[in-house]
Amino acid sequence: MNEAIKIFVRMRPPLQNEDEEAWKIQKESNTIISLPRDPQTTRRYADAFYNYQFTFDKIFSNEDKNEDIYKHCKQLLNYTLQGFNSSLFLYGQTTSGKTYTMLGDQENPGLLPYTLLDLFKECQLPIAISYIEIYNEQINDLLQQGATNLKMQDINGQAFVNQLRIQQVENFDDALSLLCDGEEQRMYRERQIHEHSSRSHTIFQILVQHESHTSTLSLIDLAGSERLNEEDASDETAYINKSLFVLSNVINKLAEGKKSHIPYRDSKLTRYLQNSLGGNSYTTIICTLSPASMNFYQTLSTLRFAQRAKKVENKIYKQESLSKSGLIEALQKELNDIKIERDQLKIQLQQQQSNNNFDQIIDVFIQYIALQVHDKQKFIEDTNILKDVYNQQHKQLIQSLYNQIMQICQDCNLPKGLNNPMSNQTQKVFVQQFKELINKQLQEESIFNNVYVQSILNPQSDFQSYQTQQLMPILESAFQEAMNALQNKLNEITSVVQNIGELSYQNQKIFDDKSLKKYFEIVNNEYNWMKQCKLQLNEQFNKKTQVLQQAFNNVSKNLNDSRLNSQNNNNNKQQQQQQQQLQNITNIINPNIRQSTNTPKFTERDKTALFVWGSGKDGRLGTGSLASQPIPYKVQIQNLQYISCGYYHSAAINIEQQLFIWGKNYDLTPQKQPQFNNIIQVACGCQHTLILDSLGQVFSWGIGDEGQLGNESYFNSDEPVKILDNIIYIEASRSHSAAINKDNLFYSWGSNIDYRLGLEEKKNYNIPTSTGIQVNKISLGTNHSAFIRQDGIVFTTGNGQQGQLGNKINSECYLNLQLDIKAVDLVCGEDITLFINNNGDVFSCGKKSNGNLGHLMSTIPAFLQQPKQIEGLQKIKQISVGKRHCLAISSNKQVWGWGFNFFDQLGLGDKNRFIEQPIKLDLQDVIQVSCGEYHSLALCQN
Ligand SMILES: Nc1ncnc2c1ncn2[C@@H]1O[C@H](COP(=O)(O)OP(=O)(O)OP(=O)(O)O)[C@@H](O)[C@H]1O
Repeated sequence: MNEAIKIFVRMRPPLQNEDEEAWKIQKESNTIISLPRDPQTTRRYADAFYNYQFTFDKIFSNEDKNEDIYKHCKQLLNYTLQGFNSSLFLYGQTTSGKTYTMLGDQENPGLLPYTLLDLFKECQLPIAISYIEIYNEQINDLLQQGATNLKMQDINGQAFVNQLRIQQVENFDDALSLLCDGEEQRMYRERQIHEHSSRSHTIFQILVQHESHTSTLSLIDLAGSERLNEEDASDETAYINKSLFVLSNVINKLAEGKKSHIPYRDSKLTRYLQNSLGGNSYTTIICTLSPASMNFYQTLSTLRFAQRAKKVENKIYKQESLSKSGLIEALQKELNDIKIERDQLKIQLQQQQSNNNFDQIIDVFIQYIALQVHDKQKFIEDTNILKDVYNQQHKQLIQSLYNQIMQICQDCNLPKGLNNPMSNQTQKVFVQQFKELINKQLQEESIFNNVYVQSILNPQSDFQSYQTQQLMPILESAFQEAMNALQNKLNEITSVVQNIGELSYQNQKIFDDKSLKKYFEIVNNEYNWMKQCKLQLNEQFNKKTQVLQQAFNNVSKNLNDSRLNSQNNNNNKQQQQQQQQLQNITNIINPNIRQSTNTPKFTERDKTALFVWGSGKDGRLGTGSLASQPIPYKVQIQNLQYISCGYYHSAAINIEQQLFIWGKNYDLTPQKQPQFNNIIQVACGCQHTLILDSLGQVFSWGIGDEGQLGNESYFNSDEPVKILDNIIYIEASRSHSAAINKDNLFYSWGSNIDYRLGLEEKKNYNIPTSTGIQVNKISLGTNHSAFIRQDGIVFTTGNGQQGQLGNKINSECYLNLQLDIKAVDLVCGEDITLFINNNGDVFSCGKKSNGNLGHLMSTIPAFLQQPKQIEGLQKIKQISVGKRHCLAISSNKQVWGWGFNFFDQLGLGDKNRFIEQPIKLDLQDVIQVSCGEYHSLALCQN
């Protein structure tokens, strides 16, 4: 007989910390509907715009007690007593009320105690009980201390657990006391393993012995369904709870009406409960729900699961006991299955061996490529030497300038002729020397400019002409630097001279008023002269700019033709050299490039290697495969200068400022993105990407539903769109993005449902919008942001429910959080914030989860609401945070990691699920780290 799985839904009352209700139950029609979005309130999800409606076999509201629900489930016990198998599943996100429904409490006992009560009232047949949990694909017997990781065996298509305690029970009290023993065992493990209860499934089985066979009632409390991340549903390797993933797959396949290839055997849970799903069992699933708006998506996902499960039909019949011959037949079948599996493994092994040959070919190929690039590397070395020489000279010049100024000042202070503090002669020398020094400074700046002018005004190759366009702003910033240098020198001299004046004023005997006045006149003249210099310099610069513009216009006409020519002329070494020269000069003098935290200098980056580890899903590691890497693995790409991990993809920039991307929606290995040039920074968000080029332009593409692309729409965009100019730094997170412009103004855009943008209006912004705040540093977390204002004060904004805003406040906040902490840098993660102070000490706050805060978990509360210093970390220069793991670089270029390690995202190569306190990784000379959702990248000096 075919019988559809029954689906009940139970919505519990709101808990104390939950926000407004997003769902409403219509009991008469057993329907649940989503409430319309109220723009005045905090309803935060795009989906809340839609009206969802689901109907099930029965819907219970918060008025219904466990006893009422039991009345509707009691039929399952009746079936079992009649000789049929039956099962009751509880499915829902953590804290939705699964355990409350199954076990209940003193006042309101759950379905399991009610079932046991009726069982012994109504049944005279022998009864036995078993109680297991499945945690991380391990079966543990909750009725036997120390009986963990039990094996399973299939007999006649039915899975049995070896050495399971199946305890015969006579009465309700014995049964209840076994249940309590099992719960105690579970609580013991709960204390050992954080989050244990919400990650384990428990199966309580009542076995009723009939004359010819045994019937079973299985009562199953499943792990929290938030472990079932639909994003990841296509790949079990990235899955937190394999059994839940397979359960969902099994339900999907059964709901689609598929008869074969149902993947029961892929997890312990589905293998053990095969009969309950599409097999020989009366089955009811109770889905438990939270009514809160903040759990809207989890509830929606549970309801969708329920809707699919509704379509599954079981085939019910009474199972007869196996005869001896039937048993032998079943065992033979099992043997055959094993043989088939073994043959498949053999084929796989052979394939792997042939892959090894392929690896060898790849190795040879890589060596060949290495020879090809040798010449180029040599050239980079030469230019580096040149650069060092230049730096040395520059330093010397500044030093001698300073010495001479000091000398002049000393001369001025000589109290030789008391009434004539500065003789005419000395004054002349002073002015003369001063002018000479300034001229020297100017000359130096013009040498600088000449390098450009020469290379630009005589364009011999298409590349140079192309570069002209890029160099204009660089030239401008070099000029600005020269002006600043002049101003600083002037300030320095003025202050020394004023000090002398001050001294003399105190001692009237040395200088009379008249001479003092005269003295200041000299300084004043110098001021005026200096202003003149500036004006002239400005004029000169404008002229130069015009000439350059003219030159550029002339050559740009032929640009496309000559670029085509150059593509056909790959061996033009001279051209490569020019390109490299220009590149190096650009790198030396472009002072405005601000990269992430304590970005190392160019010199550190010119020979680098990229190491990757953690989850390989979607190819996010760039290794050419989807496999995960337990320890750092060197990827075949060299000379990178910047790396960025998104949730599911990664990107890098090489020293030629070319962009490479890999991972979700891209290739399995780093691929050059030829449409982009002169890229100086890339920021990968969840599924969107931002890039910044040397002109200060920002482009964005990817998912844009919450405005995170800043391209004036809420649509996704495959094409890069220019969204900003004059920018020096960019950041991207899950659904918001930010930038700092040349005046240090902080811009943000994307989701602002909790003020995470630092903008006053609680709405999504699809255009970059200035916060009006000038900042030194910014960082974006999943739903909050933090920044250091130019005056050094640290601020946080956005969702603070998990303590991530660091100021004892656990609600959302708009920019009113000024923290006491003195930080020079900060990094936001999923729901945590980390701060680095002047000494390189690190502090953390936010939600405790899998060791992500770097403190022993027993020593901190669930929500750490104020920054607390992490022990064992010193002189930290840079930190990156993934979903729940962190990496930090110390001043000796070593890396420390802590937090979630389920996917080997800490690269330790061991099976520790998480690391509570920082531990040193086996990597040397690391200059930048970047953490993705479950993967990590490190840039190391080669
Ligand atoms: N119907 C209900 N009426 C009143 N309180 C409830 C109800 N359902 C759940 N609660 C309360 O909600 C909280 C969470 O419930 P419970 O522990 O059963 O969740 P859970 O889904 O089993 O979570 P986990 O997966 O983490 O074990 C508890 O404090 C419980 O008392």
